Amino acid sequence: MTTPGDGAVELDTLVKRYGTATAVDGLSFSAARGAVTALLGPNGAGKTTTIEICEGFRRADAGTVRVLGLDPVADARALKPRVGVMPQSGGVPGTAKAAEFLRLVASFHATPLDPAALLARLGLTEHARTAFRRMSGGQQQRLSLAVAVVGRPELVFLDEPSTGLDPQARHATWELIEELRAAGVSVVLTTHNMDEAERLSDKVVIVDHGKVVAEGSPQELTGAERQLRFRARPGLGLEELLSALPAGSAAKESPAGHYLIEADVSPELLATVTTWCASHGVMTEDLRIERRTLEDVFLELTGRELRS
Ligand SMILES: Nc1ncnc2c1ncn2[C@@H]1O[C@H](COP(=O)(O)OP(=O)(O)OP(=O)(O)O)[C@@H](O)[C@H]1O
Repeated sequence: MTTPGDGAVELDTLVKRYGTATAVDGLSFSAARGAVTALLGPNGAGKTTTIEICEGFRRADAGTVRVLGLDPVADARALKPRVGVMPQSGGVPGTAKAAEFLRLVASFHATPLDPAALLARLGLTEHARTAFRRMSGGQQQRLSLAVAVVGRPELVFLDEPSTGLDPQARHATWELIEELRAAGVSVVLTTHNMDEAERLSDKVVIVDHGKVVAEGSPQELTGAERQLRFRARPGLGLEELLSALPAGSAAKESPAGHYLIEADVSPELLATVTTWCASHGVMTEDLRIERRTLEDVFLELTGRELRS
């Protein structure tokens, strides 16, 4: 249960069913003001449904939702000028021309951003006169992002803001999100890209089968634990290597020739592993010490890969 407070978004035991299927199954979390909160989860986890309930586009079957302290459906008019929305499906009329539409949306707001400058920084200047339906998927996505932020909202909902974008466009998107945060805007986004969640978020809410399975800052979720990875010839005798390592260590080879040692990584541990390799004539490549990733955390919690 979340305690009622002053969050940008507060959800308490939210439930949404489609027929007999439960898409959102008692989900609770709060997104702090001025922070970036990411809902991270695989396809079908219930992220879009959750965010659409926050946007007031869908009604929950049970539970409560507060957005900037208000009810997204009953207080829709009050929230509209304060909240920016980037839906997964674009949300721009097919015949609308990029610059014209963005200027129109800007005109509804008291202190909008400069539409032309926003188009330029999202790499859309040459498509300013292109109709939305004639744009590529990535261009449409960037225009939707521009539409969501042009009014300088207090809070923005971004549904998969960088899915399908090329690296340059993804970076422009990430930089814009970082600037929104620096300007004190609250951002709630959905993603199944753990790099995006890890890089941008103050808080990550991992969702699976409509439930929160873990939440915290990326650092809290991945912990201080480190792991050692290296590549070497396939089929090393890991049982023997393990017997040389401190109790509680784990070692696995997956895929062939890729080794992972999960242990309390210390200078001594590193020396033990490299000495063991040397004494067996094993040349290691790509030896590196790293933190667990959100992907590792997800796998541990659900037994499945996030990408699946
Ligand atoms: N309008 C709908 N009618 C019936 N079922 C739906 C509808 N929208 C979503 N669902 C189902 O609800 C579940 C959650 O879907 P949702 O789109 O919220 O997940 P998601 O986490 O956003 O997934 P993705 O990453 O693929 O967008 C899925 O099983 C989906 O098939």
